[in-house]
This record gives sequence, C-alpha cells and structure tokens, in this order.
Amino acid sequence: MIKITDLEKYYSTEEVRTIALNGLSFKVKEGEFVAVMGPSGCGKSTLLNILGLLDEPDGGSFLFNGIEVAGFNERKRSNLRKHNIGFVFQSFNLIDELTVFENVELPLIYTGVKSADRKERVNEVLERMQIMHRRKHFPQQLSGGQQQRVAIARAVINRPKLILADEPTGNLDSSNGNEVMELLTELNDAGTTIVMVTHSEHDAKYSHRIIRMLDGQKVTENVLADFKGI
Ligand SMILES: Nc1ncnc2c1ncn2[C@@H]1O[C@H](COP(=O)(O)OP(=O)(O)OP(=O)(O)O)[C@@H](O)[C@H]1O
Repeated sequence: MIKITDLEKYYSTEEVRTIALNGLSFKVKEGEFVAVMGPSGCGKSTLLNILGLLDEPDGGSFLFNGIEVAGFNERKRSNLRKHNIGFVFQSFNLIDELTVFENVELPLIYTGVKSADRKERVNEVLERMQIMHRRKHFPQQLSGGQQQRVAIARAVINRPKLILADEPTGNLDSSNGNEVMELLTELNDAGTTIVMVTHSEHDAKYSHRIIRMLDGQKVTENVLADFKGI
C-alpha cells in the first residue's frame, strides 16, 4: 500500500536549513499495523504529514497503492486523502462548536454523501465506538477517552483504507489508552492498514512491526507478529 524510497524533507528559515527526512525508505503492506518510534525531532510528524498527503516531500518517491504521489498538487492530494485516509491525533482535533454527531458527519458532507445515508452511517459508527449516548453532546462535555472515540469514529466514517495515528493515547490515562488501542486493533483486524507514531513501547506492542527512526532515517525494524497479508 505504501512504498517510500529515499524520502527527503527540508525546512528552511533565513538562518538554518533543517533536514527532517534524510533518505527514509520503507514499505507498509495492505492490512499491516506499523508503529513508528524515535526521539523527539527525528521526523515522525513530518513523515505522517507526507504519508497523509498533507505535505509533499522535497525528494524521493512515495507510491500509494502503486501510484506515484510525490509530485501531486494539493487538489489531487486532497482528493486522494478524502477517500482513502483517516487521521487520529493526540489532541483529538474535534470541532468544539459541533456536536459529536456533527463532528463525525463532517467528512461525509465533504465527500457528498446524501443526508439520509449520512445519518445511518454516523449512527452505525457511533454505536460501534460505543458513544451513541453522547451524540448530542459537545466535545468539551466529554472525557478524553470519549473524545478520542469520537475522533476515531470521524476517522473511519469514510471507510478509509489507511489510518494514520499520531500519539493516539498521548493525552489519555492507561485504561482509556488501552481502550483506544483495542479499537485500533479491531479496525486493523477488519482490514484497515494502520501507521501509528508513538513514544509508548506499550502501545507499539499492538502493532505487527516497529520502525525506529533517528535523524530522519530508519535505523532498525522489529517484527513483533507474523503478518501474513490479507
Ligand atoms: N514547520 C517547520 N519549520 C522548521 N522546522 C521544522 C518544521 N517542522 C518540523 N521542523 C523540524 O524538523 C525536524 C523533524 O520534526 P518532526 O516534528 O517531524 O519530529 P518528531 O519526530 O515528530 O518530533 P516529536 O516527537 O517531538 O513530535 C525537527 O528538527 C523540527 O524542528
């Protein structure tokens, strides 16, 4: 599903040029669950932004389902992103002014799904995330664990093939964190590919493989579970 080769990304200010990704290469198979770890500043968020088609690399190749997307403009990237990729962030990133239902409904509005279908699909996913009873609440009225369940509902509502998670349990206590990891594992068992950035060795153990980064490069890889493919 993902094949990146010699990926490079630089950030330049007037005084300094920072190399965020320095020839990073790896593959992720469809249905795989991969954790990315590494010290602060090693390029993990930069990598997720590129994998999520939010940003473009300065060099190298990024094949997404066999298509070279490294040179895609914003319109093409956003089109591919809307239909294929769901995001889960450490800080949930829900819209405070919208209810739980409306937050989860939003991506369906962007992809032009009709109102009656939207209602059915949002209700179905809220049931699955066990947050239906809070559908009329606003994000601030929910616990952190509940907010992250809403964020996961929003990430999966368009049935993406790939979920990118950036420290998904970073703001949660261990019990809510484990619940979120179980949910991600269930989604992966159902066939969704997951790439998760984490500082937590505990959370990384839910994955099939850990990619460890340093200074914008891959340094090691640990295979935790035998991934047979789907
Ligand atoms: N917009 C930017 N402008 C300038 N430099 C940046 C920018 N974004 C990231 N960097 C630099 O690029 C490098 C990689 O940053 P990145 O955020 O990808 O690291 P990270 O591994 O995600 O770190 P953390 O674990 O702390 O979130 C860092 O040296 C950072 O300072």
